[in-house]
Amino acid sequence: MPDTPALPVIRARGLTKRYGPQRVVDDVSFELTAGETLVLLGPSGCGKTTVLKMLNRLVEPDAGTVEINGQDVRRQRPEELRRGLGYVIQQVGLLPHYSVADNVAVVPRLLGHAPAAIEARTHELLTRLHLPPDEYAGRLPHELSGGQQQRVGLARALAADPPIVLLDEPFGALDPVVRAGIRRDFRELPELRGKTVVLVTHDVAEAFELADRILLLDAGRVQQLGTPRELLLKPANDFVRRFFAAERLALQLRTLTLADVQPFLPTAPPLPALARFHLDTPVQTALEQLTAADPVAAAVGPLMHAFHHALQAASA
Ligand SMILES: Nc1ncnc2c1ncn2[C@@H]1O[C@H](COP(=O)(O)OP(=O)(O)OP(=O)(O)O)[C@@H](O)[C@H]1O
Repeated sequence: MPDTPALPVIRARGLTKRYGPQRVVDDVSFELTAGETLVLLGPSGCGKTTVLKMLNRLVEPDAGTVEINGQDVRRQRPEELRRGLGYVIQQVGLLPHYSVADNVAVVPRLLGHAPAAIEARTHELLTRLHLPPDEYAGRLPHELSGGQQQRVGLARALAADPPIVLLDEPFGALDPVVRAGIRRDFRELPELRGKTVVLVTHDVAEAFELADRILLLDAGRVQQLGTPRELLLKPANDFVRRFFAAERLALQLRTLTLADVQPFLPTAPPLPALARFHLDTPVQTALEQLTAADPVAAAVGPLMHAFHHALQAASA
């Protein structure tokens, strides 16, 4: 059978938005297939949130189109469209007089799901997001920390099991340690598996950790759309190169794997210290473990040397 390319779940074409004389989003196009995570990345004010809001019609574009599953979103009523899309807003936006459980249940109730099913789902999501329902389900939002509120926001977006989830800085306003923890929970959440996700962040490490592809914006224009590896190793222009400059080495060590460096490792003598790692292990992980040994494993030197050559080859 011939390979037919999968129909994009989201197709944005030529999206443009003006506020006054300023084009805050300028001719932005991208497509996502089912199960893909696209991260909208860029400096503050570059238009990320505006792009996200054009997907669920919280903002109407001046030009361009959005199709979801092949249907122009303008032909759908905004309320119905939004019920089918999970959405986490930047300010969390929990209803202040509703309990945690009632906040999570808002959309499933609107959709007429059975009360027992809603309760079971709420219970499951809160448990998974480290908010034991016995303790937290009855609390009001102001009785939670910022990080806990963000977890409730995430649970609410996933409660009705939407196939598409839009997330605007879902881990913003958290300190880096808590942020990394929530991100890990998020990545491992079975409820997110198979979902098509568009996530806004200005955090480069976060983008690299979560994205299948990154759309890097500056002043409303697409600077590059590609895998994290493509943006890092084959930057399309100076803006892209500069954007990753401060974290370049850390990103390179996390992005290249032992499979990349293997062709550049010496075969004689072989390096038994590396044999225990999978080929998809990031160079950073291998180095961390090898340098933690006492004495530091002799494989560190050859590994760094091979990393240097792998980097040159991958960037060529
Ligand atoms: N309703 C509005 N009226 C006028 N200008 C707006 C409006 N909404 C956004 N803007 C402007 O559009 C630009 C893009 O805003 P947007 O919120 O999309 O950026 P962002 O990349 O998400 O920024 P941040 O990371 O700071 O949230 C900004 O300059 C902002 O001031």
